[in-house]
Amino acid sequence: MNTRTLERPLRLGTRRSPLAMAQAEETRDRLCAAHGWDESMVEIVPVTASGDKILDRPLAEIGGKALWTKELDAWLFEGEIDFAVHSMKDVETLRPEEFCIAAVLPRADVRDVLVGAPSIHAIPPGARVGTSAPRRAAQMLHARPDLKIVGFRGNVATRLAKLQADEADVTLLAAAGLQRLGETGVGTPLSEFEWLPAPAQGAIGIECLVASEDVRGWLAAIDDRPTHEAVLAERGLLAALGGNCHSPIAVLTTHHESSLTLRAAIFSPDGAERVEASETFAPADAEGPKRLAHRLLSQAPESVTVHFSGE
Ligand SMILES: NCc1[nH]cc(CCC(=O)O)c1CC(=O)O
Repeated sequence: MNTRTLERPLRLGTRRSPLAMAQAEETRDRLCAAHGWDESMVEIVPVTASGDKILDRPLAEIGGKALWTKELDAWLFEGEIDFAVHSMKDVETLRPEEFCIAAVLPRADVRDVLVGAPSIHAIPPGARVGTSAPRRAAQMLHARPDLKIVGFRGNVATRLAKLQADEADVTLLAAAGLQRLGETGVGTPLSEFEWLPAPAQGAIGIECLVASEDVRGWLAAIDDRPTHEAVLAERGLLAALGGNCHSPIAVLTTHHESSLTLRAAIFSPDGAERVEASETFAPADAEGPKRLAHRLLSQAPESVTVHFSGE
């Protein structure tokens, strides 16, 4: 741990959405508690991300996940902020080599929540599912080919308002996001064993410059090792599959004493095909996620593999 004293407040960069701000506050609170700092020693610096400005088109169409990190990345490079707080689910697998994930906070609830119906089977025939996430669309169409997917972007409150305004009959949201926003009474959580979550869902990651040794030292104090290992493994799987924003990938990590099991599924975008596999490996074994990717791709029909570049 870092034994030096902090000479000026650390600047924490975050997106401006209510969920991002809640995550930034949680990070600040954990950091201050770990080091016995006053709240004023971590200054929250919000930025409006490109992805938050364009709401009428699917993310996959307008440039993918980079739109969530572009502004924060520039600020980190320029030294405007000391570190950036992200939903790891939204962070691209390939990151600038000058950056490192200095800490990952303990994972929240990994499940998706169904809003608008008490269960998948209870959704009325032909109903509209509001989601712009290829994974959620494919999972839903796999379970219920009769349903219709309608695009649904925007932050959590916007999506709930769209549902209220009858733009869709049901929607899916991450339990972690709802809980962090205090929206605990909304919808029905889906079992993570039957409805696998997105890679890194529910995990908050903190990036800083590799060269900022002091900052890395401060952040190391709030790193949750098991979550960090799971996030690296799940991101390793994404990278090995060579997925893009159109590639529906779902994965669940379970922890054992000295190993991890990743259970993953990949789909054709229309949900017609679903391939599942699992792999158990030591947390530091970078080959584990690659073996799992290979296992998945070797079992998958072309309607699935065409959406992955593999390794
Ligand atoms: N795609 C947006 C996004 N990014 C992270 C979360 C929720 C928090 C998390 O998964 O860590 C959400 C909202 C959602 O998917 O419902």
